[in-house]
Amino acid sequence: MRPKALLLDRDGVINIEKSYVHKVEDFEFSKGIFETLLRFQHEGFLLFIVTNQAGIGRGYYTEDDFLALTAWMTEQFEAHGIQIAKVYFCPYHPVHGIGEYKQDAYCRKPNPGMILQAKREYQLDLASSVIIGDKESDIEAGLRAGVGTTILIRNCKASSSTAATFTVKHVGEAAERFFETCK
Ligand SMILES: O=P(O)(O)OC[C@@H](O)[C@H]1O[C@H](OP(=O)(O)O)[C@@H](O)[C@@H](O)[C@@H]1O
Ligand SMILES: [Mg+2]
Ligand SMILES: [Zn+2]
Repeated sequence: MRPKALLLDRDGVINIEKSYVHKVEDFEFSKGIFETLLRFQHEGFLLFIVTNQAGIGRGYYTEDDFLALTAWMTEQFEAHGIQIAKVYFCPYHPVHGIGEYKQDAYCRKPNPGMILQAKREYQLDLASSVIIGDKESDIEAGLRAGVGTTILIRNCKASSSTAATFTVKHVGEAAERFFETCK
């Protein structure tokens, strides 16, 4: 049976969005993120991060800066018993990218490139998978890739949702809403 995945946006989901976060000291884990990932992992989901990192393309920080922060972040998850299968990132920006980073890349959400790469590399069952994002572009990337459930985090009150899309106030509510509705 092909594995199911929890696909996570980073800024605004894993950590508080602070505009181009690229240093450990600015990285603040979101409320409920460890419990959420432990619950999905316990329920048999592989965990992936799919993140637009145009701050690299814009020249705000380097790929090495991003990889160093990612190594630290991954260590924090491992210290909580959470295994991240892989982190996919897209450094390009179609307008503000500098040099080779200026391109309309298929990996940049709302394009589904990062999700489809994960599907190929891990033979994922995307219809049984879940994506959690803080922007419409994250949700759109999931829909274009065929992800079965999309969860949008908005700081407005949680609202009722269509069959496949939830809106929750913060990521800590995501697991509860998903498993309560999809058990
Ligand atoms: O993990 P995410 O949420 O895909 O990462 C978003 C950040 O890279 C960055 O995204 C947006 O910047 P660009 O428009 O892609 O240049 C902004 O929302 C920034 O505030 C975010 O930090
Ligand atoms: Mg985000
Ligand atoms: Zn995003």
